[in-house]
Amino acid sequence: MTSAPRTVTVLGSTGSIGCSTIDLLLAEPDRFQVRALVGGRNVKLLAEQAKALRAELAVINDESLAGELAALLSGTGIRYAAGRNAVLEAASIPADWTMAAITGAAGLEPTLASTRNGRSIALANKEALVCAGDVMLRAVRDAGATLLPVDSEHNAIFQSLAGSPIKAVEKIILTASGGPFRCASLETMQTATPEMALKHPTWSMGAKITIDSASMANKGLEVIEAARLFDLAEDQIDVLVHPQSAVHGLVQFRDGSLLAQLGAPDMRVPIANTLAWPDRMQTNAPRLDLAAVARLDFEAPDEVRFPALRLAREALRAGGGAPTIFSAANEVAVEAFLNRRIGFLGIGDTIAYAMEKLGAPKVDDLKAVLHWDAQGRREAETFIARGQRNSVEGVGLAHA
Ligand SMILES: NC(=O)C1=CN([C@@H]2O[C@H](COP(=O)(O)OP(=O)(O)OC[C@H]3O[C@@H](n4cnc5c(N)ncnc54)[C@H](OP(=O)(O)O)[C@@H]3O)[C@@H](O)[C@H]2O)C=CC1
Ligand SMILES: CC(=O)[C@@H](O)[C@H](O)COP(=O)(O)O
Ligand SMILES: [Mn+2]
Repeated sequence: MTSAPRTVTVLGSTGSIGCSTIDLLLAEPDRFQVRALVGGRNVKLLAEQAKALRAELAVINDESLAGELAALLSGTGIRYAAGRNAVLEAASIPADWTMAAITGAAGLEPTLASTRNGRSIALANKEALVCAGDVMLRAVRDAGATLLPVDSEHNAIFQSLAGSPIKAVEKIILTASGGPFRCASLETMQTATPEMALKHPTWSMGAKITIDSASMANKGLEVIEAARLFDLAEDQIDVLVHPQSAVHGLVQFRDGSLLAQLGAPDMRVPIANTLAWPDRMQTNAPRLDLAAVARLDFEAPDEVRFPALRLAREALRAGGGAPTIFSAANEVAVEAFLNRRIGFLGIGDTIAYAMEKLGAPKVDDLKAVLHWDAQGRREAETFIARGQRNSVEGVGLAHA
């Protein structure tokens, strides 16, 4: 007897994570029924994906592309819609498994809408959990949803935990590639261009996370993400630079055992883990050839050249809205760097300025999250517009 296909929705289907997810779905078309695909602006790719997977609904966030989407899907029987409300409606249609892969805080409300259905949420959009930690975790609990970590390091921890209680864990270790500036001098980083920063040594990803990797703000976001996902204190989360990106995460148990997950740097592996969970599925991802890798190096991160990592730890310790402000200011700074309005080191300076200005306000609900996200963006924009330089020294934060 064949079982009914699992229903799935992909938020951010046209992005890097979205395309890896579509690849897995296309490989087993009878196993999955696509409820909705959501894209931002890439209407041609969205329509192609919807046709290839015979999706029930395709939604584009940019309302001005409604006519183009209609033309591309005409005669296919696939329903379509455009605009932010349509994105939120698509996200709220019940699906057994939803991939949350819209970049940045823009993904928060769609992810929350899916969470309210009480099914499985495969979380790639780390910024949502960083900016709205308690609010998201409460939504997951209230709805009885299951949060499955997609981020490679967190998926590695999830797999290495293998159901062990968190009280058995002494600490976890998130690995970091070190990015393109792992060995660069501060002088080189000062004048680094977007082209240089977009050359990730091991992973192929969207622009925002690639810049985050270069500044190690990505690892900072991931420390906060890990604290939320696994209910760990800041000092239980270590970061080790591991340039081979073969070991993705490790769990140090109280009995002295150290368990790790390894794999080729291909996001289809962690995505497949969440898609088939608690089962396993076949993927076409390359297999890790340990003989070819030959050696595994690990080193401590340099928080002077990469202040964003230190700032993220400060934000996590401060609590309240500090992580919201960290992530919002970082988003603005990354955009400004990509548009050549600030230099590479301006990213850390912008985050430090916004955090210093706004501290760690109380954040109890979604309204407060959105308020402090907007405030963080406003302070970051003010700092950038003034062309100010800040110090890379620690910022003092009041606790919430
Ligand atoms: N790429 C990776 O390997 C990893 C990514 N992540 C996380 O996953 C998330 C996605 O990353 P990645 O796939 O690299 O990013 P991309 O930039 O490649 O993709 C982002 C996706 O979100 C869509 N999008 C952007 N804004 C909106 C919006 N307002 N409404 C609806 N859709 C929108 C984009 O649409 P369009 O392109 O059509 O405009 C695209 O489909 C990020 O949070 C990232 O940190 C985590 C671990 C690894
Ligand atoms: C694939 C993934 O999970 C990314 O978050 C990756 O970790 C980025 O590389 P860095 O380790 O350089 O940040
Ligand atoms: Mn990661």
